[in-house]
Amino acid sequence: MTIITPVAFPAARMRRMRRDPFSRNLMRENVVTAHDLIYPVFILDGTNQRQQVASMPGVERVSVDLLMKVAEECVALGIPVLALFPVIDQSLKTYDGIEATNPNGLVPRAVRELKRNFPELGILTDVALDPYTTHGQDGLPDETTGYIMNERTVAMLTRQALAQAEAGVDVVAPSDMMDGRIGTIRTALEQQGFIHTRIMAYSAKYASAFYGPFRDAVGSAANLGKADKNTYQMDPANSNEALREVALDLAEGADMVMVKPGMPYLDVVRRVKDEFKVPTYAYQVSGEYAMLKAAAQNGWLDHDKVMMESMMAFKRAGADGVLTYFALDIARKLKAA
Ligand SMILES: NCC(=O)CCC(=O)O
Ligand SMILES: [Mg+2]
Repeated sequence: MTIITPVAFPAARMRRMRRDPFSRNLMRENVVTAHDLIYPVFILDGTNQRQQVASMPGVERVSVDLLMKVAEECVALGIPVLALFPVIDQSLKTYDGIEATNPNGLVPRAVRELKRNFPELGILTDVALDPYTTHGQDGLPDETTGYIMNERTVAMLTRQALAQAEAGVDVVAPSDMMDGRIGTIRTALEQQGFIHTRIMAYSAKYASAFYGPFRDAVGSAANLGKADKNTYQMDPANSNEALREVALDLAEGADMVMVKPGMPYLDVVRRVKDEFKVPTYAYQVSGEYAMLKAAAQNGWLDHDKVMMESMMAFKRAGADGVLTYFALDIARKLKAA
């Protein structure tokens, strides 16, 4: 029997550096810190309200007073940004989602309260109509064809973004995938003097089934029914198209770009980072969270290990930060280590 010896061996023994903790620490290429985390929180009207989200174990919807406790912990743990997602009462939902533009609506009120109590904590708000519409779409459907009308939706989103900016939000994050919305919102912000408001564009947002639990959490699942968002969100088959989307959003004035979902789309994160070298984020969405949680609850996966490994995967793919429902758990674990 002949043993075939590769030429580089034994000069290159890859296991030498893996042998001891010191050399593994020395060669580690990526690191996860609390500063990489953006924590999405579901907010409700009322006081002292707290509801579990059935399909997202460990995630709650909280009223604005209880949100302050969440914010306090984010500050203590070094999480730089909190992202707000409103649960809007059915009675306030309409065909056009006009409540999204209410300067005294749930989101602007939460922003004001947060900035008053925690001025150093970054606050990000979603710009999209789905929590506010009776049909659960992110924009305004044409009454006869159902097609989401681009320009009319962008006009509404711009009013929504301005209401959020007026409330003092640090980052607006349009998640609607309409064409031209970044440019329109940027122009409006500049004209109104909001020159510091950052835009994180959901640039490559795919029409994904991984958003299922989120739609339960904000209560848009029943409104949406069997309809889909395929005429505006991206086809999971594509990644060149994601690069065009990112290029357009940057040209229109985005400060940061995002890929969503996260783990199944890390190839897109890597391509975006390599191509543009701009602040690049990924959203580990509700379905990704639910999968890991469910498997951990069944004893099939080690919760903390898969949570940390998934974060490392985002960093390795080139993400500068991650929106994740695990943010508090990760930051607590990092602090305890
Ligand atoms: N615009 C925000 C989302 O759609 C979040 C989706 C998710 O977490 O599944
Ligand atoms: Mg676009």
